Amino acid sequence: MKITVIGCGRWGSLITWYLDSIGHDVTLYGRENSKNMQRFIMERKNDLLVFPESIKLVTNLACVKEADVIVISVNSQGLQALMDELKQYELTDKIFVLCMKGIEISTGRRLSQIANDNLDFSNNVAVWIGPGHVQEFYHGIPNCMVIDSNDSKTKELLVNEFSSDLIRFYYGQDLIGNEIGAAAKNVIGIAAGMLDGLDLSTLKGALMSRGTREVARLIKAMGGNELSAYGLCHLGDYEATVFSQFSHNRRFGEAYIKKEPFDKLAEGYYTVKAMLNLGKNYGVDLPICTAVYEILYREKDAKDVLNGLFTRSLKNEF
Ligand SMILES: NC(=O)c1ccc[n+]([C@@H]2O[C@H](COP(=O)([O-])OP(=O)(O)OC[C@H]3O[C@@H](n4cnc5c(N)ncnc54)[C@H](O)[C@@H]3O)[C@@H](O)[C@H]2O)c1
Repeated sequence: MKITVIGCGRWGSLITWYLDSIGHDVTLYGRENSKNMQRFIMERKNDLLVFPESIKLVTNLACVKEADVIVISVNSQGLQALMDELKQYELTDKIFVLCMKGIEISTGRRLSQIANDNLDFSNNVAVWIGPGHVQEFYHGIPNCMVIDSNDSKTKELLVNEFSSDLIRFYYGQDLIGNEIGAAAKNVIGIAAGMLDGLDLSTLKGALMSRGTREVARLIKAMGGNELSAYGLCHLGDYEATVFSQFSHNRRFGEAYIKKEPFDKLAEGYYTVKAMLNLGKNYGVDLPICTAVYEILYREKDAKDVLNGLFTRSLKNEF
């Protein structure tokens, strides 16, 4: 397949390398002023991987016109701006694959909703989510991921074309649940990092159990399948987030508690705001997301917030 990847950051570059390695014809687009792109053009590498010569590197967005499949991996809050830039090409009959985890703060839109709102109806949109770190995939460590789409032919085509010994893809069956679960996982990741920072890592088991419950409740209220919270998009991604040294969200949460600087993209920081809005709109109590929000945005003391969680009224587990 002829594929253009948009976004030359950590994840977009891994996807570029992966899709080329399984035989696709891949072009990576990055903005001309992007430091990552400038380094790829000069050295064909970043801090994590090296590109073979077969990958084309382009700084003109018009390259999307030549592609059958357009894979996007930018920051979630920047997706609408990118869709605005793409409008000039009046794209039709393309497949868009969103490899990102987030929810738009201002509107509560899932990423596939943002894409569909901006595209001609002849295009199809899919999401590619689930666990996996660049450092591990690049060194040949396999994982399982999910591709979901409202269009079953698109989903089947992508799962068949993108599967390999390195990534076993499952067919997603719940776009709402998969997108909300994937985005919410980053908020739980920040909470996990906060527990690490407070020397309370032992509470991560409880975090896994109660985090999945509150995300499942929201998914159900939004019309999705609550089981998705226990699938690859969310619980299946906890090992790579809640427990991993590589997770930017977990590391951000820990750095926040320890008052250390952190300059990488931690999507959960933005997603938590969107989650609280969704919780309000759908009448779902999200105690862990609320706790993370209060620490990050209202600068409440993390230990006081944790005590608040422990002294809530007593409840049945399920
Ligand atoms: N296992 C997984 O599924 C997985 C793993 C890591 C990251 N992610 C997701 O991938 C997304 C990107 O994360 P990352 O770690 O690569 O972030 P990053 O900050 O390293 O990369 C984002 C890139 O997007 C570029 N960008 C932003 N707007 C653009 C535009 N309009 N046009 C072109 N480029 C633009 C930025 O310049 C940057 O290079 C996030 O949503 C993250 O949650 C998923």
